[in-house]
Amino acid sequence: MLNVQHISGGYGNTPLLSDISFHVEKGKMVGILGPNGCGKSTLLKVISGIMSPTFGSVIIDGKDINHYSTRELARKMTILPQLHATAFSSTVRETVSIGRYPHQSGFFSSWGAEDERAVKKAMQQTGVEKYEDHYLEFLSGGEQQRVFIAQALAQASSLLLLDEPTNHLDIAHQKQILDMIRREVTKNKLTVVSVFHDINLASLYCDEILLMENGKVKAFGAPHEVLLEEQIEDVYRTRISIKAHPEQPKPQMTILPDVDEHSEEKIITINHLNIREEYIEFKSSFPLRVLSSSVHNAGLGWYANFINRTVQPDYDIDHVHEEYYQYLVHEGFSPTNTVGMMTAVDTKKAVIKKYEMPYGEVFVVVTAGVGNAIDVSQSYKRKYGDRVGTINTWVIINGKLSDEAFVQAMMTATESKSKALQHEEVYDCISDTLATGTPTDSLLIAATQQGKFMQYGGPITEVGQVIGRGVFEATVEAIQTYRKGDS
Ligand SMILES: Nc1ncnc2c1ncn2[C@@H]1O[C@H](COP(=O)(O)OP(=O)(O)OP(=O)(O)O)[C@@H](O)[C@H]1O
Repeated sequence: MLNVQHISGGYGNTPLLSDISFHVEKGKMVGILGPNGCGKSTLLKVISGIMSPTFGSVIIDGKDINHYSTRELARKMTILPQLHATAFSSTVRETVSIGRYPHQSGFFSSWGAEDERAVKKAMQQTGVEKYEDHYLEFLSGGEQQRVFIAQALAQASSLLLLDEPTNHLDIAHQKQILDMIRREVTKNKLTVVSVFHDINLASLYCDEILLMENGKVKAFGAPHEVLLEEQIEDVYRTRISIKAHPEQPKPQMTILPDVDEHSEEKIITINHLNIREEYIEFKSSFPLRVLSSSVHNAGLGWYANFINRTVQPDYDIDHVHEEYYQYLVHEGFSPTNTVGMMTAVDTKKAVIKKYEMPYGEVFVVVTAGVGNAIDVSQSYKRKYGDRVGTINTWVIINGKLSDEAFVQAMMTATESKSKALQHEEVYDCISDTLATGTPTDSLLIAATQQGKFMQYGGPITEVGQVIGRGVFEATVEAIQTYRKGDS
């Protein structure tokens, strides 16, 4: 649809764009990214024909843009430049109607039902219909921006060039406008080339990204091919991290600030752990990075408090998450800063172990109820377990773990727990084979993310060795205590 071939150019004698080539298929959305001043807006001006290149050509549907008449080109392509504060003296409807100019044979002389429909639809799509008789100067920056997007849509051309279309919009309107543009791309085969400052929005909504640096193409391809940590750090000269979006297969970027808030050392000691009547508590003055399969706040996050709460063996309610939340509030814990587990085992039967490692202390806390122990390889033979019993394990590390180490630490701890059950000859009462755990076990790995960096957490790593040993010893002792008692 759009073919940009070897474009070079600039302002006056200053070269800015250098040999830029890329191709956009019909019905695709391309995002242009790059640092301030790298030439993104200038490239858009050249593509639209507002500025002539010193070399190269812009081909739309097989024809050089210089061979289109002005009106023909305006029907093919719409450009929405960056919005600057200006005095406007027209209404919203009048402003949007200007988008229909290329479809008139004489200015407004042949205004027809089709134009009326296009203006109405564009105002509806952008949510500005309710302001249609208002003067633009009385609208907010974001509302004005949506009016200009409506004007561009009313033009109903097949190629839309946008320069930071959402820079004045709040997140709900960013989403509304980009969802709507994306729908036009997918359903009606609109082709879009848009400059973005927000790398995450570009990644979410675009099929391809053109990354520019100093007037040149640094990379062009699908978001996951272009948005690479090292490449973005290099181009923008800033520290960032790239992770997966929670719902879409699109990379998302987070800035890593260089602020120094680590004036005091953040160290965990045994004093952070307490055994109370109703729960075992870990309370710290700073959040730790945590990976867990808890009832409350499972997954990966940062939390300062962990609790393992003892409930009655007949605890069985429909809204566990809601009930747990209310419990935390009642007990004075911040629900957004706390990870919560549940057990039927008496808190007095918890085992806490401390290991002195060269890099700092590691704590392992286990409560083991094995009344419902199962052999995971035989679990398909039974229906949902009807007896209570859960093994809850915490591993708290003074150290800095990579994501990889967190996941490996989970595996190491799980294997070690199974080994403890084997050692204590805990049996699955249905299959009559050695048990590997219970159906409701929870595991938490937490690290201060200070001090020694640990890339890996497998069994032969420094941290893996202490997890393997610690979880085994604590679980064995917890099973023995559980069996001795009456719980
Ligand atoms: N009309 C102009 N005359 C002379 N120089 C200009 C003109 N417009 C832009 N420039 C210069 O050209 C360079 C590239 O500008 P351009 O607006 O294309 O960058 P950009 O990548 O869009 O930047 P930003 O992210 O800040 O919007 C800048 O150094 C800018 O100062």
